[in-house]
Amino acid sequence: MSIFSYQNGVLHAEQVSLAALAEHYGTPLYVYSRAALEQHFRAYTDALGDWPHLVCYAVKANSNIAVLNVLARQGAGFDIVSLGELERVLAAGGEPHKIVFSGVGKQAAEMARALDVGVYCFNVESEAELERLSSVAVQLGKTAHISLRVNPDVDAQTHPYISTGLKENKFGIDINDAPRVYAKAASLPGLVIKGVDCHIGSQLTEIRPFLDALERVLALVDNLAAQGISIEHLDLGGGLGVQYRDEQPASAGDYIAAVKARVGERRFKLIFEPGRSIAANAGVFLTRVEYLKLNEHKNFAIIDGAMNDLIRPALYSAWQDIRPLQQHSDAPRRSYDLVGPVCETGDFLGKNRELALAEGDVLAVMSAGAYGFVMASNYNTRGRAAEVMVDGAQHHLVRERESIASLFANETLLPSD
Ligand SMILES: Cc1ncc(COP(=O)(O)O)c(C=O)c1O
Ligand SMILES: N[C@@H](CCCC[NH3+])C(=O)O
Repeated sequence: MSIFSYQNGVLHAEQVSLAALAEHYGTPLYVYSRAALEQHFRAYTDALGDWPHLVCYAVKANSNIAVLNVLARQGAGFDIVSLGELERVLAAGGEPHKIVFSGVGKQAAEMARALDVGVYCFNVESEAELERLSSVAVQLGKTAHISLRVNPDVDAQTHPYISTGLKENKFGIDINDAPRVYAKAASLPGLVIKGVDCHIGSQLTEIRPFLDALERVLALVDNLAAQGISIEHLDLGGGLGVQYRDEQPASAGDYIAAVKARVGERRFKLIFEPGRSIAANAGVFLTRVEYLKLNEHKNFAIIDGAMNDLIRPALYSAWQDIRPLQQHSDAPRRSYDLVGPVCETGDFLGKNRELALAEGDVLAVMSAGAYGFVMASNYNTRGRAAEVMVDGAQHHLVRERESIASLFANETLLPSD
């Protein structure tokens, strides 16, 4: 049985009724499935088998510490991009020596803390960052393990906002310039070269762009070997897509088989940084219908969830399936735009959806486990939603709904006149 399915006409997560969760915790609400997170993570590790590897879940996709903890218990490593993510991973029981530190703007204090706890590797994204890391490491009397994130200039064939491996993108170091920057890394104190890193974009449904990038990375590795620089690992980043609608993304198994076949006898340690493919289809977002607003040209269902809770539709025109929690309804079926209470025309979670709705009905926005809550904001002074983790027949509140008082607790009035 799939993780999110109708049982006796009610949508469930594992064995728990989502209608019961909406009643118990209120809406809007994020609900995650432990079994789904574990299944998606194991798709990577099972495919890698005894090949030397590290699967570093990309924390940015969903950083709730309960989610990180579930994955840490499976042996996951973590890909982080900030001090905040580092502290989350540590609080969740993640092991420092399985952390890779990515990101274009690492600050000295972030580097220092990461060196202090002993992260596995820094994915360095510019020459300037390389120099700073070297000096921070020397000051602390530590050694930083590094790989350079190279930009292979391949078209990931995904949405332009989530494409990262083209020359025009801010990420990484031009692969043609990489041999020179590696030579520089080899000459700087406090650094040890461990690998090569690349990440070309997100929500890729084809394997081809990954293999094109791999081809260029392997050519670079040969070039480095000729310079006397040997590397231990290839970090191929994240990016594997998921099914939101009718996409047919490659499976982790097929992707990894293709990578192994290409790397062949060299058996470099393989690092992956999957985010979306682990978390997206492990979560749903529940929202209640407040009002139906029927017009001659357009019907709106005004819901209590909004762009501040789930920004992907507004930001990328992303399509996510929206299902009623109750499979059967006597209400008339109509085409609705599902819009939130935020004062923006772009505040919608779905458009032109055929649904039978009545006030008070609860809907599930599917595939919301990745880049959902983590991108939420307090716009319009709306508290962020609560988060719940389902585990078999159990459910646990893993983040409380934000109270209104907390939203301005850090603000102060001017002194009185
Ligand atoms: C460096 C890096 N690694 C991993 C990821 C995770 O990507 P995804 O969620 O597409 O697997 C991202 C985000 O795209 C990233 O920028
Ligand atoms: N936030 C994006 C993905 C960004 C990937 C981060 N490197 C999304 O929802 O699709």
